[in-house]
Amino acid sequence: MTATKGLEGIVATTSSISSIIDGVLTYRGINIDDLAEKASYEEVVYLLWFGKLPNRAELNDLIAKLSQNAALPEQVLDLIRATPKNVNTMAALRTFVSALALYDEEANDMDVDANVRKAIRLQAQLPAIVAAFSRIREGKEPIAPKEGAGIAENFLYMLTGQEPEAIAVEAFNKALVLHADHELNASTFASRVTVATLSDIYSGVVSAIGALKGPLHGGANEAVMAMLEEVGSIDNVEPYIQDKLNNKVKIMGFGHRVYKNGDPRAKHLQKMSEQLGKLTGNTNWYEMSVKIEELVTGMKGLKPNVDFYSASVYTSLQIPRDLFTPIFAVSRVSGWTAHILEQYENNRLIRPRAEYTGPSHQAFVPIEQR
Ligand SMILES: CC(=O)SCCNC(=O)CCNC(=O)[C@H](O)C(C)(C)COP(=O)(O)OP(=O)(O)OC[C@H]1O[C@@H](n2cnc3c(N)ncnc32)[C@H](O)[C@@H]1OP(=O)(O)O
Ligand SMILES: O=C([O-])CC(=O)C(=O)O
Repeated sequence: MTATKGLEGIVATTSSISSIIDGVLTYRGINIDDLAEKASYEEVVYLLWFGKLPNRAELNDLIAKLSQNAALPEQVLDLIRATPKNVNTMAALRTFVSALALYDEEANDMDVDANVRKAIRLQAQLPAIVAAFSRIREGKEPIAPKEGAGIAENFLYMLTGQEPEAIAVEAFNKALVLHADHELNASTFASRVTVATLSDIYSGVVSAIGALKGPLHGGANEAVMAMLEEVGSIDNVEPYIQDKLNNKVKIMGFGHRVYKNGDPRAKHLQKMSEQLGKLTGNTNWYEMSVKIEELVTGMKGLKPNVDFYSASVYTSLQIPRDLFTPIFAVSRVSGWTAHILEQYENNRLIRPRAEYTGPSHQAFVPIEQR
């Protein structure tokens, strides 16, 4: 038995949700480029869960259900209020989502329809949790979602209390579409491993949030913004990047386990970063990002991934840096729940083997002799 480090190249399951073939990403066979330009996030959620694009009635029904299910249990709001203000936001999200299960009577019901209802509640409540936590830690009251509004509009509204501009809703919707699913990434795999024991959907999503938190995965978007802030100005980009690469420090937002010739989502986020920068009159983050890309690609051949330009996009939308990874979860929860439903449909326990590298034939030494 020989282990493959990081399971690189190992095909661990079949799935009909999203594919990465020759560097092209599709959701249910539809190119991400088309979805990014043409789809609402709710259409994508429907596509991921039910395998086809919704007709108008189906879409309206999903939008209505999402806004009807967005209210948080009072006990979860109390927990958010009792949470220290300066905690890690992904640790907070992980805890609040876990708490949701305690107030959901169907939490441990394994019926297919019950699981779809829980997927809807999770998708509806995650944006409400992130917005409520952000407001409560600033000493403000949480804002109830607007009935009938889509998730992009509602999230920005619940976060700020202001009607968001159309361009902000459009950009945020596109970011949600681009982050919704990504084959067997680490957090999705974590969710599938968890529910393959026939554990519940909340446990699967909590596992996934824990995996997304790390800077080698979803946490990279916050790390990118921290880097841009540390670099500070375009003149400092070159010495900063040279120094990091000379010292073998990874540049966040670059490289990918699967894409070696570039992440197809990055160009959409780059374009948005440029447009929003121009619109807000601050193109500094975008220009610094472009210069970093030139250097890292030139020196290491590494291309930006989905996390690189999303950092400057969210900053232009005036979203606080430590909400970037929770926002990733707000979108990826659609993919996680689609994969969880798919796992239940054709389940087998996921239990690989380990190549043992420890000592053998060791004698047991009594405690007095150690
Ligand atoms: C949504 C997402 O999860 S997208 C990914 C988000 N993560 C990041 O942006 C973090 C930075 N990137 C990385 O750490 C990696 O590229 C990962 C985690 C994305 C992929 O990791 P792996 O497939 O295991 O690649 P691995 O880390 O082995 O890298 C291969 C080589 O490229 C180098 N490399 C990879 N990424 C980077 C980077 N961002 N900066 C500098 N060098 C890098 C590695 O040091 C390694 O070099 P070596 O062969 O000389 O040791
Ligand atoms: O697929 C991966 O390894 C990481 C990624 O890009 C994602 O989850 O969107």
